[in-house]
Amino acid sequence: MSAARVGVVTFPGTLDDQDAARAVRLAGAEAVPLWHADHDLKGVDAVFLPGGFSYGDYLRCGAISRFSPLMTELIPAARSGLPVLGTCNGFQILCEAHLLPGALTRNEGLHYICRDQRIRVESTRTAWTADFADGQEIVLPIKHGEGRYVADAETLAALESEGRVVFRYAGGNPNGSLNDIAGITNEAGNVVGLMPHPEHAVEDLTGAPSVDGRHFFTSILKRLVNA
Ligand SMILES: NC(=O)CC[C@H](N)C(=O)O
Repeated sequence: MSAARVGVVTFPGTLDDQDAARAVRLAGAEAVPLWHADHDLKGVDAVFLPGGFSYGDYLRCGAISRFSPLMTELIPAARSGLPVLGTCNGFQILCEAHLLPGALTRNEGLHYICRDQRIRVESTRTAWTADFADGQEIVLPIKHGEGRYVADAETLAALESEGRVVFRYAGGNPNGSLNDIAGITNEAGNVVGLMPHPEHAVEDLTGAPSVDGRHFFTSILKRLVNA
């Protein structure tokens, strides 16, 4: 059987695509480079939207990226069930594209934050988190200036009651996110966005705080193999 193919998107200003591709390969999948200006998803089985400063964060983080030719293809594909993971700037793009509700705004305190962060896994019912245990605490790096998750009261209540808060900050809220939200999913559970960076926590050699990020990639691989 051929390896599962996970697309890794590069926009101008993306930083984490190489780490993302490496994490995909470490899990045993093929990492397929996808370029923001192409109208071509290359038939991939899943897509990773990595972090960085796409289009220089102009207007708002992710506000321009969502209109790129690649996103024009990705948005309907995600609505039809294609698994998509967005981390940090990728999460911001998913919100701007309305694949996920709410928005990421300036951190409370207005500082850019770069540190290791404890996170609690609140849902293992998504395509990207099945390999975790419910309630498991993990440690992943965070590095962002605009990570404060906000949504209106109705949306927040729906996310909570439908079990769509996937990750919550533990041991202190770094950025003022409402309800300590670090990551959420769409109704179908195929689209997940989070501010922390699993792709930076897959190898002991790098001095990462953990290798907890590996489970994102093993989760999606199992899902694709069993699909
Ligand atoms: N690491 C990132 O992806 C950063 C995202 C965005 N540029 C921010 O500062 O919030």
